[in-house]
Amino acid sequence: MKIKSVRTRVWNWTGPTVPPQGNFCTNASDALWMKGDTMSSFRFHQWLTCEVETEDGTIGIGNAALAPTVVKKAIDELLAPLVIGEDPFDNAYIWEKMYRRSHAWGRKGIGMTAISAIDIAIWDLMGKLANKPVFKLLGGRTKEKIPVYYSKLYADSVEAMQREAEEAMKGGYSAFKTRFGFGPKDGMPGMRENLKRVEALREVVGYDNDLMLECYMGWNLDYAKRMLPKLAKYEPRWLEEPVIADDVNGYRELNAMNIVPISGGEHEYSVIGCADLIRSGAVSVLQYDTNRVGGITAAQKINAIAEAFQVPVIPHAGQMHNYHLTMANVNCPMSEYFPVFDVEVGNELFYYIFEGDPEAQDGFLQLDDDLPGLGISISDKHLKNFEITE
Ligand SMILES: O=C(O)[C@H](O)[C@H](O)[C@@H](O)CO
Ligand SMILES: [Mg+2]
Repeated sequence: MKIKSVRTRVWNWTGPTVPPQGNFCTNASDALWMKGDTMSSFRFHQWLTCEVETEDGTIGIGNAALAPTVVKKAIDELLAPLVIGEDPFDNAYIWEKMYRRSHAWGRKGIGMTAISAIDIAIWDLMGKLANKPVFKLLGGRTKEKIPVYYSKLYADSVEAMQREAEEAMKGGYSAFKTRFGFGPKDGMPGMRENLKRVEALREVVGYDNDLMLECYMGWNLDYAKRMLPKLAKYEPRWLEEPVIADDVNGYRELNAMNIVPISGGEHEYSVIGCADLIRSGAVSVLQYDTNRVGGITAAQKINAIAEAFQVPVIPHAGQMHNYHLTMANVNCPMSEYFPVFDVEVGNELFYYIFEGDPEAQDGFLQLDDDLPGLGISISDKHLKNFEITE
């Protein structure tokens, strides 16, 4: 059976969006002296779908959320020709072919994201052709159901965040991630605002539930070193992306302080990139996203390395490409889960493009043992709110 085509589409959301608070999350742009929308790099109102079709008409679906228009070009012009004519079950060879033929420019960022979108589609294809869910091709069911953590609680007023946390508690979640709204540019007053919100959330969720803290690369080593001792008493499950992704030494120094587990990896790419994070002790929790890091072929290899070092893997974002890996690996204890909301930052946009993503029930989600592939299809329910570029 050979691959006969690769179809990419960019989905541009033109529907209504809920504007989040101005500083709903710190981010790497905060270090810049700039006016205007510092959060622009932090919106996901475009998405890429990648459909790989075999001669018999079976179609596998991949996706990418980072820089969709550029990733589309990389796939259409440079990677698709390498994939067409290959047997999808030669997925490891296809991966190496894409990786090595684009090595001069493709190891990280756009190039690896493009490889990821194709690879995810190939795994969906293999599952459909084998009539098995992808997780059954990866090692099978290691969990009765997947524990999830509620991932939103963008920085807002203390009252608004406590209300949201109360609603999430009622929804049966027992783990919660919040975003910091203040960082180095906000000085000591900002530190106090950050700590006030963590304390307020602990008042709502208590100390028997996990509370994760997210900086989204918006702090720096100096600020994080000063904040960690102040955060310790709130017993965070982890502090996520405290520094920019390239500051691996900063990660390692913060993690070595052993005050709060440091997590990261959603902006790391390739097997070797993640192996370096693990081997250097940079993270206590690894959080690659399968639609960035190299797809399922790469992610499963990274899972083996992480297991060897006993570093748990909790992939960034929800989505089926991550859920199937979590189901098939004991060393993947839980999944991030974006609750279904109106389109805001865009973390939730995939719910409007695909059908089949499971909704969490009482803090868990389930995968179907008998649903071949990833178990998603492309939805036509929200087409009026998208401009689609073939
Ligand atoms: O971990 C995550 O979900 C991400 O880092 C951010 O928090 C997400 O909101 C990106 O938009
Ligand atoms: Mg994150």
